[in-house]
Amino acid sequence: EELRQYLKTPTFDNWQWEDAEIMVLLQVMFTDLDFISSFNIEPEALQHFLFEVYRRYNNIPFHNFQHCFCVTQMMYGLIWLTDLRNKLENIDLLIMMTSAVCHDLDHTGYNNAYQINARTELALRYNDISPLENHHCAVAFQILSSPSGAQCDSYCTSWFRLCSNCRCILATDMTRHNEILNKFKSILPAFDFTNKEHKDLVRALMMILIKVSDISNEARPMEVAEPWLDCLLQEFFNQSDVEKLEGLPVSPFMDRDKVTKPSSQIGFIRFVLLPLFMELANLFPCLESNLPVLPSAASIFLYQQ
Ligand SMILES: Nc1nc2c(ncn2[C@@H]2O[C@@H]3COP(=O)(O)O[C@H]3[C@H]2O)c(=O)[nH]1
Ligand SMILES: [Zn+2]
Repeated sequence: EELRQYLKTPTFDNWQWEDAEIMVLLQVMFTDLDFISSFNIEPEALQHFLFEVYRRYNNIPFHNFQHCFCVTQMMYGLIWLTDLRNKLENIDLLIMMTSAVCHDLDHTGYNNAYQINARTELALRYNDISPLENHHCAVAFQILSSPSGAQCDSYCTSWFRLCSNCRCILATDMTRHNEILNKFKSILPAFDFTNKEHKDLVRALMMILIKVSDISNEARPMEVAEPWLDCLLQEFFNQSDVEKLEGLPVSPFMDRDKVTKPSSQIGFIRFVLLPLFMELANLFPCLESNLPVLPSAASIFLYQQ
């Protein structure tokens, strides 16, 4: 019971758990949000789905199964913190949690800029338009639509149908950051959870929530956040090393000769993370006291003014 409650908080420490335990924690989240009963998803089918997801995350420094868990767990924490169960429909919560679990499926550790510059198969397939996010989405639908084993017959078809208009994963392409944030800002004044007609408002909120969860490592306690930065830089440096070898353009924020930890984080927190979190906190003021990054990042922000 204690662990169940801890799992609902943004201070949860992923580093204490093995992959097999993480699978169980993911199952607990889906069960405690009543998805099993609301959508007739059989526990074995959920287990099967999570195992397929697990198999399709690669063993790379950052965009791996642990990252998938952290993003999903932050989404789960935000759902409880902001009392979204009483504000949104259960199907929207299912879409958000499924999108979080699937949002980086089969990431190879090289970002969209690399995919496009190196003219990879993914970039060709998707005409340079969010190649990775389109791929994560495609793999998600592949998993949901190809049940193996009789127990999945009913679950996959209905789950797939339910989530088929889910486009949250595509919102995680950071080149669309300003577009999505500005859209959210523009509709904030009109936000009204009691108006069930406002589907586009809900959709904009869902996109913001997955984006917040995706970049929320720095909103966690220091002992959780620090190792994540090492993982991220390891993946960045690996990409830039390959780009140098292949004679491709190198992004300055990935270059081991240019990046330091503070330089990487101060700019990221100030210009990307904080403005995004602040907008969400406008809608849910309770977040200000519950996410450690808001007070600390806000002071960096003020100090630099
Ligand atoms: N510098 C920095 N970038 C981050 C951090 N967390 C997430 N990001 C970036 O945000 C991006 C979100 O989408 P991606 O997963 O493609 O890649 C991620 C990183 O490039 C962080 O803590 N520091
Ligand atoms: Zn991610």
